[in-house]
Amino acid sequence: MKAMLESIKRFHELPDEEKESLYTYERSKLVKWNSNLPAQKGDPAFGMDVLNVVYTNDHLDPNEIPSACRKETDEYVKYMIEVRELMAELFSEALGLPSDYLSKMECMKSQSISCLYYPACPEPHKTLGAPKHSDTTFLTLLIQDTLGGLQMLRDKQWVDIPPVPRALIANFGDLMQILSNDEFISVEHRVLSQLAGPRISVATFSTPSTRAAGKPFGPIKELITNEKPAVYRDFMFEEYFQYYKTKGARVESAFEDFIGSSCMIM
Ligand SMILES: O=C(O)CCC(=O)C(=O)O
Ligand SMILES: [Fe+2]
Repeated sequence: MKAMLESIKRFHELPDEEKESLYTYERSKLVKWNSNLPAQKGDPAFGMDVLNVVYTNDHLDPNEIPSACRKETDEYVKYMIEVRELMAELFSEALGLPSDYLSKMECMKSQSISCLYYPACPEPHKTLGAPKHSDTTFLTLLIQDTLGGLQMLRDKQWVDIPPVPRALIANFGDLMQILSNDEFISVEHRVLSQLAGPRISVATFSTPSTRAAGKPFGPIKELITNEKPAVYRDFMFEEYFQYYKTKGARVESAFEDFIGSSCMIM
């Protein structure tokens, strides 16, 4: 974990000329470097640079990754995949399903790794490192350096999530809430700006395999009963991701647009 955080700092602190070939906002690019700029006029700007590395179906040619963090990222993702598989078993069992249910669904079989660099902020009270949001994916596995700043919303109160050496933070995302028909709830969180910096964190978002993405998605049928009908309608992942793309940074949650039962209960 330490080596990963150090290599991400090393990458972000390279001169811009050495990173500019990766500079793009194109969604189809598997490896890209950019800043959290306002998506639309009127959106607030938040203070971080991002290196995003996508392992589609858990696979990426390592040569695509910048050499400053290639070895560390490629090793790190292997651990993340192991942890994800373990969690998939535990979540399946917690939902009363066979332990290989979520793994077989392949809903977490691609990894999008956001390697974040929050520079020191001279006026931290005027902005946020990352605004209040919930993650759009199934599962987020996060590591952060020693500076802190991450907060979770619990009972309408912001609670600090202080750094703990060698600890991973695991969050449910919105798609897990939908899949579990509200048995698991995705957590709202934010990152405060700080005078001290830079702050480094790495968020690994688990998203569907290409095979899973080709099928309609909604609450797991085994979890739908007369007592607990489907809270959400079925949809294609692409519809969901397009929704976020068109709304830009102003969307805090997409749940409302995906509420509504489309399942018949016999
Ligand atoms: O930097 C962090 O600690 C959190 C980042 C985050 O919430 C995100 O990238 O979705
Ligand atoms: Fe997040």
